[in-house]
Amino acid sequence: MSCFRLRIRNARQLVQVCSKQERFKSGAAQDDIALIEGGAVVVSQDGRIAAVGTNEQVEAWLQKQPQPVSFEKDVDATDKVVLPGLVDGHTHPVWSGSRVDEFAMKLAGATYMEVHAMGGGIGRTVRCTKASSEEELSQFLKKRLDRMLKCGTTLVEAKSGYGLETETELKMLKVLHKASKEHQIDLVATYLGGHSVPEGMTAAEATLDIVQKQIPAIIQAKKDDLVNPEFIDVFCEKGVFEYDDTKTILEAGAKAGMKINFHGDELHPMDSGKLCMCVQAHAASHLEMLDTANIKAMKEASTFAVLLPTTMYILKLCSPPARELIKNGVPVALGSDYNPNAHCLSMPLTMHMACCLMGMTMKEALVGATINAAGSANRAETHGSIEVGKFGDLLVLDAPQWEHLIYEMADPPIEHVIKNGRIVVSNNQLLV
Ligand SMILES: N=CN[C@@H](CCC(=O)O)C(=O)O
Ligand SMILES: [Zn+2]
Repeated sequence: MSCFRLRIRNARQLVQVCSKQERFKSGAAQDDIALIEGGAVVVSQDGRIAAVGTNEQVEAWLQKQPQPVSFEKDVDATDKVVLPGLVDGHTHPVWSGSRVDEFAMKLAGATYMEVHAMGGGIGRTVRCTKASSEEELSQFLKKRLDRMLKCGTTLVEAKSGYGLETETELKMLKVLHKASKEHQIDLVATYLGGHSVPEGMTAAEATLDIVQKQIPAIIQAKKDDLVNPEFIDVFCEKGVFEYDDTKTILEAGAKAGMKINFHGDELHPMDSGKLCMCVQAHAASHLEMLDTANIKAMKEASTFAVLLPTTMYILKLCSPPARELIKNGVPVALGSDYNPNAHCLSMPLTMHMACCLMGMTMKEALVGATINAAGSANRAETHGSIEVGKFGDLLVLDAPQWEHLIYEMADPPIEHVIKNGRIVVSNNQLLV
């Protein structure tokens, strides 16, 4: 007897997103998704997808198995929709303290940098995070990841960056590494020692500290399996780390084996596309101020654009050039940018905002929150679509068509969230 972990059948729509093992979708392909009507999917005991297709195709595949088959869980998805687990391409989920009062300041007209200059913003979160124990930060992180899972996220890119010195950056990366082993959500960790210039230092001094102290300490901790940052990030911004310092830090990170995914062109034009080419960036985020020449440079560099609609919304920034990026063939991914400035854990809401604020279609947004976000986090081989061999990360939607995931904004009708073929959330209740 072959016992599979899960079968779902009779789905009114089974949205694969990709069916040809694409590692990303760009240009016109970003507005095109693979969808099966009357679909079924089977997940093996190793948590990977064993078969997907129409009910008839999957049934024929099961008939061909050498032994009789059974299923640990058999879900009838009649009148329902099946989608891949969502991927959040950009988050800052490890921090303590509160910045709720800064929301009122921003509503009254203060800009992001003005709040920062008044002692708030990143610097304030850094002070609190330094004072918190690893245990306390782990507890906060767990609660946030649980809430993300309830919103349908099964893979998250997660940054450090509220330490800005060796000890606290390592503490944050340890918290992420532990969560990557313990939590249902899969995590890709990013080292963001260059998130802000620490109080009392110049950008040049902070750059030296990162290159000479922080990165070597991270390499050692990685060898000891205490941390595992796969990416390096810098907030490349006027008055923070500007072009040359950013380049120095990113190159040092790349030399240490980390891929590059940096914050660029958020508040001022910083030539991020040119920088992507220069350092061979895997991804760059924000990009509100990106111009045409830099869009073309990103295309040339084969860099993912990770767009963050919650941030432009809360800071009342102009929209990043989503349409022009797509037109120029840059794969656009989406991230919630979860952080104390933009307190959003939900990819359905993020997709909704990408449609309403950035002019993306619903298909483009779904691709941005699945295969392209997985690609931006270097996980396209395992996440971001419903294809044989990938992790059995699935959503069951109690809706007649998949667009309800985006249309219903803050409360999409997600009935089940499935991780590696196991139901981990049912009707908004965590089961693990
Ligand atoms: N812009 C820089 N970093 C974060 C905000 C971090 C914070 O304000 O705490 C972002 O991606 O939006
Ligand atoms: Zn960010």
